[in-house]
Amino acid sequence: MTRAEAIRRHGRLVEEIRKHDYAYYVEAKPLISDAEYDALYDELRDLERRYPDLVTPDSPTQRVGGAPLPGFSPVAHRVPMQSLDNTYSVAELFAFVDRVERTLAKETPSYVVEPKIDGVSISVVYRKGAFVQGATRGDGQTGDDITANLRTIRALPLRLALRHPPELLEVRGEAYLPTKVFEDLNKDREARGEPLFANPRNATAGSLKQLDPRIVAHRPLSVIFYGTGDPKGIGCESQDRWLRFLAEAGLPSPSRYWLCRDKEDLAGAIAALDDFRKGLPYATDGAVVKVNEWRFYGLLGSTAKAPRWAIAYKYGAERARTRLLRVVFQVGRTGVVTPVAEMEPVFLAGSTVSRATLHNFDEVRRKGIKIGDWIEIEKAGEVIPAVVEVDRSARTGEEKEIVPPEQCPACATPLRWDGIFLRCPNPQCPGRLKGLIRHFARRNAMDIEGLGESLVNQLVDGGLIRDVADLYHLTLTNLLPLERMGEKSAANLLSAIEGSKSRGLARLLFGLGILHVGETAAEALASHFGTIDRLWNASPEEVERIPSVGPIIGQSVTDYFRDAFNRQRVDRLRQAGVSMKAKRLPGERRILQGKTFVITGTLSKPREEIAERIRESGGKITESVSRKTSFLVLGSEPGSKLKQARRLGVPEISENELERLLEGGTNDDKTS
Ligand SMILES: NC(=O)c1ccc[n+]([C@@H]2O[C@H](COP(=O)([O-])OP(=O)(O)OC[C@H]3O[C@@H](n4cnc5c(N)ncnc54)[C@H](O)[C@@H]3O)[C@@H](O)[C@H]2O)c1
Ligand SMILES: [Zn+2]
Repeated sequence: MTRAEAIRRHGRLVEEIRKHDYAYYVEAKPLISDAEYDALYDELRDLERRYPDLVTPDSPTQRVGGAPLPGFSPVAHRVPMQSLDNTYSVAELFAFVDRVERTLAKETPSYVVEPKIDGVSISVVYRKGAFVQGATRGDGQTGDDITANLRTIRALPLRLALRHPPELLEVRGEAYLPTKVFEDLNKDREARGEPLFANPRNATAGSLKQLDPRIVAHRPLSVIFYGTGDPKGIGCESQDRWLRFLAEAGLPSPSRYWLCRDKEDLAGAIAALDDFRKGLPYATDGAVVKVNEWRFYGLLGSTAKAPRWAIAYKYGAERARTRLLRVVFQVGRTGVVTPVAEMEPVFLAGSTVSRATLHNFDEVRRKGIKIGDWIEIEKAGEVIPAVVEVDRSARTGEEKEIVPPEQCPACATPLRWDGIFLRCPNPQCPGRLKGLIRHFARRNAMDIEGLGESLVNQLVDGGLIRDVADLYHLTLTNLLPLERMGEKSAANLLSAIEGSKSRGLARLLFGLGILHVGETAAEALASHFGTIDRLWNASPEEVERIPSVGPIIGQSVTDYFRDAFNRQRVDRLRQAGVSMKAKRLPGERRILQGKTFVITGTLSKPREEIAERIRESGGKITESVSRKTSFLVLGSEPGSKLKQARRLGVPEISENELERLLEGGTNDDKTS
């Protein structure tokens, strides 16, 4: 990889990871699985190891993901709340031990192994033994005040069980949704056609985000503690003693932990915990290994993001064994027919599952899967598990081949092979249409909230929608007779549909589900062509010349627009008022190009949202004020950044002034 390529790749990764951090931490609705996220993150970390000068203070490797939420009061953490470095390999865990022992040279530490609870990080303060405040981690420096929400949690003692409670005690741990509650919550949501939570952590985050504590009270959350904010001055010297103290104080803490002296102990503890955690009432995704003696913490220090005296060892995806009862065939938006396994229901990683994807027929052949087989399924963070293995030794001879269908299960059109994929060629196939609408409504496409699977099925099966453009002609009268559709949700849906008209060309191109056109290609196409008409009339050569597009996408895009049916679809969307213009026109100089912003204080919208808009307009965001800062965006209750800005003479602007700037107004004279 050349340096220029590394820089480009770095930029892409940072942008991509930021987007996922926002979806995960702020909206509690991840777009990809944790394993996929971790892969992106590792690539970024490796790239930065090779090119250390690419590391900026706001790189995702340098900061705790997350941001304070609107609607909650901010709480500044006395001591930053950090994340943990993590690994999936024992070799890397041992390398951590070597690093610690090298740093400590003559001293010999011991280690504590605790379950890594898959919840949401919280900090709780007791004054003279009484619960006074609770906060989330937020961006690590500032979290949200969730005192009222935490009060509804029964497991959280409002008074400490200590005869002589300290003046001030900060304890840190996790809020979590017990596995059973999580499972019921998702069942409920499924029945109502609402999107499922990907894992208990997202469900917990979603619950804590509720501004109304009464809603929180209906989701029986629980808490467990393992840490403290400031280890100084609380008269405790080690992690194992601290865990005992927490229990004495009446605070819920891990029911088991392991004290270890060396690598051998650690490997044993990790294996023992893997077994033990299956019986816990909460989901765990790993083991946290901590240096036991607190006096070493100062010496070991921390990176911008995580302490150097602890590491998380993550267990691989959970697997379960069950029987494959039958195979059904699902048509996706591009017409690809996917074999889906229906299995004997089995409990896996926090929920009961009865369907798993078999990906494609090539996979089926490669793994030799047959109906009636005992299979191993795996869930790596996502809701839909995959079949990973067949237990051939359990065969009876009664198993049946999985035969690819000859006709489309949705429209009976004869199917065609396209490489390893089986496709329905009928552009008007209702199965394809359902897939397309679900894709069109996705958050990173046209973002239409409330358009869940069961609703899409009703709309298509009931003949209310014959093409995506029909979405824009739905009325209250159409919607109200549908199942589980109240007046309020119908109105919300209509306004979400209305709002989707202005997403811009890039997201529309992605939403149209053109073969091979992912988000990145859609963005490249939109910013190169600017309008759909120019793209529509482009030749394949012209399209494929765009960086990050290439011949396959070039051909696919031109084929798409050559098809009369697709042209008609686009025309109907245009008539319905859907924007066909790129948010940024080709060659247009972006309004904040070359300007650097620092944000401080509380604003009317989440900080990340404002930062995103600045970035969209070409501006840069940095964490700290320097002479190079063009503007300090000033919210209420600003932090120390304001002082620094005044000292350096950096101009301050309010949120309204920023708004004007974004719209291309004045204020330009202030930058030099
Ligand atoms: N799917 C996505 O789009 C997406 C996006 C962002 C993050 N993620 C996931 O989240 C992870 C990063 O999240 P993170 O920064 O919270 O890190 P993390 O969950 O890997 O580890 C840090 C957290 O572990 C918690 N924890 C639980 N038990 C603990 C114990 N016994 N001792 C100490 N801490 C304990 C603490 O809250 C701490 O903040 C990623 O590795 C990824 O898997 C996924
Ligand atoms: Zn079909």
